[in-house]
Amino acid sequence: MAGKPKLHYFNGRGRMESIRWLLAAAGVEFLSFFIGRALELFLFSKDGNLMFQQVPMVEIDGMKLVQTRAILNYIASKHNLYGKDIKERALRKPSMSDVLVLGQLPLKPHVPLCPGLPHTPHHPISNFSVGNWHIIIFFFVLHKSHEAPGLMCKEEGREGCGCNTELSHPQFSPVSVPSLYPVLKALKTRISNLPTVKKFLQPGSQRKPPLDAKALEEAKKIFRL
Ligand SMILES: N[C@@H](CCC(=O)N[C@@H](CS[C@H](CC=O)c1ccccc1)C(=O)NCC(=O)O)C(=O)O
Repeated sequence: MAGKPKLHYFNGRGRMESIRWLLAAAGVEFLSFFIGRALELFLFSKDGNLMFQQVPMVEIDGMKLVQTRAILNYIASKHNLYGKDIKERALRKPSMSDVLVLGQLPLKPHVPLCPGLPHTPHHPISNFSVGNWHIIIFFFVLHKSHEAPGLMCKEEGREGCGCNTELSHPQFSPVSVPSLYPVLKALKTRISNLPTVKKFLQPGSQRKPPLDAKALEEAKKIFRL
């Protein structure tokens, strides 16, 4: 039996957080290996560990998986958190893509890494407007799913965890999003009350807090941003 998955990333939330959430929701214990300097990342990549010289990378079942969505797909498929069939999967995939886009909005390469500011005035498209558009689509998918409950499996699957990760992002403060979207708020509550997620939300878990200024500077140095 393969050992625990090994997560390689920097010691912060970033792109690895939804993977941490999904593994936690699946009840899978994992090990974290933190890259603290640009040189470490370079040497780790030079040894052939990173297919695209980027992290997140997850060692799981004898593989070195990279690309966040591919990793989420594998974990969700393996642990039955990705819909009951290909139709449900196809219906739900766009909503997950939206959730991942939402989470990255403040972190676009042309926008310096920032600890979840609600929007960046100099950004050509205000995060708020794009974020809302995606939320409206996601809301529609979510709302439709409530008309056909089968679309969201009981654990709410990978979208739910992804959604919770993003909704726990400072830019989606309780004031700005869940209060406006009761269906999202209900999803956030349902996910948070899953026993495995509830445990992950306890202090001392491997969940990462939003980037503070210090962690932001460290991430910029590691990834040469
Ligand atoms: N398509 C891939 C992309 C993976 C990716 O962009 N990895 C980066 C670190 S994460 C990123 C850093 C700033 O953009 C970040 C850090 C914090 C929050 C969000 C993103 C990396 O390894 N950069 C080294 C290099 O590109 O040389 C995937 O979905 O997994």
